[in-house]
Amino acid sequence: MAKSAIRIEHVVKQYGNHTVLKDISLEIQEGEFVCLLGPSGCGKSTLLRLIAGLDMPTEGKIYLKEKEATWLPSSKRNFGIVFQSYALFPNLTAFENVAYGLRNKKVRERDVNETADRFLHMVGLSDAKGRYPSQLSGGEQQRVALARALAISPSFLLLDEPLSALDAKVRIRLRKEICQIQRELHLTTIMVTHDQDEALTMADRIIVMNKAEIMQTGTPQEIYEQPGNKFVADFIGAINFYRDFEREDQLNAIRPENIQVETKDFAGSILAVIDDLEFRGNFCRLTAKVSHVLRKDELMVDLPYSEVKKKNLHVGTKIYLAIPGQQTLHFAV
Ligand SMILES: Nc1ncnc2c1ncn2[C@@H]1O[C@H](COP(=O)(O)OP(=O)(O)OP(=O)(O)O)[C@@H](O)[C@H]1O
Repeated sequence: MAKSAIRIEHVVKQYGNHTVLKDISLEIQEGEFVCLLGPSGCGKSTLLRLIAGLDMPTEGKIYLKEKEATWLPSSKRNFGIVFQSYALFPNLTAFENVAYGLRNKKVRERDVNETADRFLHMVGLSDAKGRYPSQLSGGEQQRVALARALAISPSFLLLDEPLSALDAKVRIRLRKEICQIQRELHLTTIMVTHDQDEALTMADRIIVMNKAEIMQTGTPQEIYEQPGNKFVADFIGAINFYRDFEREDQLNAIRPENIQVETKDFAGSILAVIDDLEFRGNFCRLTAKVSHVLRKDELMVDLPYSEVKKKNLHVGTKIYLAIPGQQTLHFAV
C-alpha cells in the first residue's frame, strides 16, 4: 500500500498582509515524483521552502512520514535540495563538493570516498570528479549538485527549477537522467517548475498552482486532457477558446491538434483560410481565419509536418475544419 511521505494540511503563508499561500492541502506518497507547476509568483517556491523547513507556515500543519513536522528544524528533515543556481563551493572539486555534504552529515570518513564516488558515477561524472566548478559546464555542475543532494540518502528530494539555467539540449538530457535516478532510488521528489513541458514529461503527478492556490492535481494526462478550469486549460498546452451561437452560457475549448483539417468541403465543416503557417519542426501551427460559424475570427490548428506537405498547405490555402465533439472541453463562463 502507498505510504504518505509528505502531507500538508490547510497551510497558509502570509508575509505581512500579503497571502502567498491560501489554505493549501496535499499529500505526496513515498516514491512519487510531483511537480509544482505555475506562473511566476504563484507561491511554488514558498511551498517548497515550508516543506524544507526553511520557512514556517502562518497556519496549518506539515507531516513527514505521518509525523508532525510543522516546526521541525530544517536540519532534522533529512532532504536533499537542488536549486536553479548550482550553489557549489567554487574552491572545492566535484568530488570534494559531494564529500563535503557527506561529512556535514557525519558520515564515517571511510564511507565518504566510496559514497561520493558512487553518486558521481550515478550522475555520469566519474571522469570529472577532480575538476573545479569553473572547469565544468552548467549541466555538469548541476549533476554535481544532484549527486551531493542524493549522496546523503535523503528521505525526499526537493528540486527548485533545477534545469532552468541550462540550454535546451542539456535540459532534456538531464530530465531523463533525473527521472531514471529518481525511479531507481524510489525517492519521493518534489520539483518546482514553471515549464509545462518539464512537468508533463517528468512528473507522476502535477500540482498546478495559481495566485496562492492549487488549481488542479492530476497525472500529466489528466491535467492535459481534462483541465479542471479555464486557467489550467490555458496554462498547459495550446488551446483555442470560443463560444458558439448555440450555447451562450458556455465557453468551449479545443486543442489545436484535435481540429480536423481537410482541403475539400465536408458535412458540418467550417470554411477557413490559412493566414499564417509556422514551422515548428515535426509539426506546423496554422492560424486559420474562420467564417462566422463560431464567435471567433481565427483558430490555431496543429498538423504534423508530413500532413502539411501531403495536403500542400500554404498561406492563403482554403481549408475545411471540424471540431470533433468528443474532443471539446466546456467551461462555465
Ligand atoms: N520573504 C518574503 N517576503 C515577502 N514576500 C515574499 C517573500 N518570499 C516570497 N514572497 C512573495 O510571495 C509570492 C510567491 O513567491 P514564490 O517565490 O513562492 O513564487 P514562485 O511561484 O516560486 O515564483 P517564481 O517562479 O517567480 O520563483 C511572491 O509574490 C513573492 O514576492
